[in-house]
Amino acid sequence: METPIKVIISGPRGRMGKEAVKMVSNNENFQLVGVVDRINEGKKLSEVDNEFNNIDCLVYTDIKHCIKDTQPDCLVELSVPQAAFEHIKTALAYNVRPVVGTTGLNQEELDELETIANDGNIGCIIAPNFAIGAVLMMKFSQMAAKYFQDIEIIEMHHDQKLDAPSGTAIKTAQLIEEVRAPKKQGHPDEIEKMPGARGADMSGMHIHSVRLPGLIAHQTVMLGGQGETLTIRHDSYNRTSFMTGVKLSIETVMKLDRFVYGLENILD
Ligand SMILES: NC(=O)c1ccc[n+]([C@@H]2O[C@H](COP(=O)([O-])OP(=O)(O)OC[C@H]3O[C@@H](n4cnc5c(N)ncnc54)[C@H](O)[C@@H]3O)[C@@H](O)[C@H]2O)c1
Ligand SMILES: O=C(O)C1=N[C@H](C(=O)O)CCC1
Repeated sequence: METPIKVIISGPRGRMGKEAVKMVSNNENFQLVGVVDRINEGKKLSEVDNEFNNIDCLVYTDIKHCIKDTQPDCLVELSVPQAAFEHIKTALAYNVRPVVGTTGLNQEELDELETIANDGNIGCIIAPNFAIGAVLMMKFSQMAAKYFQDIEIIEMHHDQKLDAPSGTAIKTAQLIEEVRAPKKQGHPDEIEKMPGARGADMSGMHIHSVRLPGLIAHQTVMLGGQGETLTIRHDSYNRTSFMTGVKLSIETVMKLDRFVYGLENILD
């Protein structure tokens, strides 16, 4: 049997973090060696929450301390954007390969991380959405955008989400930008009678963010043509839907020597 990949997880008590702790702990090719959180320094994870029954790795509030103590191969970052940037930079500085699900990092931060990872020849995967169906929805939207240039992206998430638009909606628009020239949509004299009525604008496409209790993560991309519309939709009904992508990213990042933004770049 191969030596397991030593993993640390940032944000272990969060909705995604909990799911990732379970997935990593139950996979014999991975070893959860520590977690990074805001609180509970020095406690065992099993002491923090009943859900972590039998998981005895330690909680650290300082990622440097965690890395020095546990010598991990990989950081799975699932916390908040305010903390994520420093976590990823620190991981890269210690040759620990980041797998990042946290959204809300700005373009400057992403560019800086890309430079650090590529200059150091160290793998780093940032995936705005780990669900395989969501990646296909983005790729299908990009394919369709070659033929339909008028596009509205409607992303729908639970009401505890901090960032809007979602990372997935931004990434979808970026993929579409690769095949569609900027185009102002709607009537040239269109007036927004209420600010935000037409959503956010990316190269003339519109992005609408819905936040409601009961939702998990959903996106509809509507493309309009002459006498027809095409609707492409993806739904995540639980957070297990993201774990196939997290698992694949941990395995893949260990073989990478560069920065990757988007799961579509590592899927066969
Ligand atoms: N890429 C994907 O497929 C995907 C899927 C779901 C969520 N997300 C993103 O993952 C992130 C987490 O989502 P969530 O729903 O689990 O959020 P959450 O609020 O449930 O969890 C975030 C956790 O991070 C912890 N935290 C805050 N500051 C921290 C710090 N300095 N160090 C370590 N932990 C810290 C919080 O205490 C909380 O437990 C968000 O950015 C979300 O957009 C991405
Ligand atoms: O629950 C969230 O928050 C999610 N965020 C990601 C995004 O911003 O696109 C992906 C889906 C879930």
